[in-house]
Amino acid sequence: MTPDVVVDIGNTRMKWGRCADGCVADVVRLPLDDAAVWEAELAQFPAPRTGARRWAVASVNPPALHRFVAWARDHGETAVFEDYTALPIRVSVDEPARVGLDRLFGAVAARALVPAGAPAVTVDVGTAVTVNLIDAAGSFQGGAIFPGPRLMARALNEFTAKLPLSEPRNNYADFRAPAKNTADAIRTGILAALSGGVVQLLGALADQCSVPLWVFVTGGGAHLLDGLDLSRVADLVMVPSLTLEGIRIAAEALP
Ligand SMILES: Nc1ncnc2c1ncn2[C@@H]1O[C@H](COP(=O)(O)OP(=O)(O)OP(=O)(O)O)[C@@H](O)[C@H]1O
Ligand SMILES: CC(C)(CO)[C@@H](O)C(=O)NCCC(=O)O
Ligand SMILES: [K+]
Repeated sequence: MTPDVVVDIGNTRMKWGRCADGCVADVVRLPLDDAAVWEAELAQFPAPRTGARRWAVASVNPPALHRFVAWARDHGETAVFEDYTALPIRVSVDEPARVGLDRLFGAVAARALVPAGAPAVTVDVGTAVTVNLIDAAGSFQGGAIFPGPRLMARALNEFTAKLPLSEPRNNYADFRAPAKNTADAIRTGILAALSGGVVQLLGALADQCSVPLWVFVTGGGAHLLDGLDLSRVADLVMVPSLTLEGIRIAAEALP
């Protein structure tokens, strides 16, 4: 099917991508649980060219998925990706059925962006951060998962007596250590954990590959990595629509 709108439902936000001319033309981020906002957003979309609007939806958050799909079925034809077997990618991990579909859709999109035979890495800075390897043969090879910036900030606040809730708002270009107050110390620490984790993982993955890696960065916190110099390992390419592109490509491959 050729979707009009692709939807990626995460643990914090859902993302809609409007499809036009064989790509995801623009991305909007919407709340998980507010049908009035969805209605208002849909009113901004162009009417489908023919027949009912076609949605292709995937999620790592089953309750949010079920709520959204109930709404979407009243607003067009809705294809839902339930599990990895419907995706055009080989999944080489212990239990393929347990891998988050967002990681796999990112891999599907990355594979379409690199020359044949080039390995790729995806970095998704969302509620959780994932760093994922797609090998030279195009198989998803797994990766790593760690807490996203907001989760780190919330955990520091929730599990200590003295640490305030700090919004991680600077990006790597503003990184300064040592920090001189608690709020800045938390921001600096979270940025160091994020960038350090990404650098460590890219180094380890690059060591396994004989050719340079293509690295695609996406997710609501991707901009936090702006200014991070990884020239020894790879160049980062920011692709805000990576997961949505993967959903679009996989939907096109459906009967
Ligand atoms: N404007 C911002 N400034 C600083 N950090 C931000 C900003 N927006 C998002 N982030 C950080 O990026 C992380 C991911 O953001 P967000 O939850 O919006 O991403 P997402 O990709 O939609 O996640 P998910 O798919 O898991 O719902 C959050 O942990 C948050 O700390
Ligand atoms: C890691 C997250 C939360 C990132 O959105 C998601 O991909 C997920 O729920 N994954 C399931 C576990 C796994 O991927 O191995
Ligand atoms: K995500």
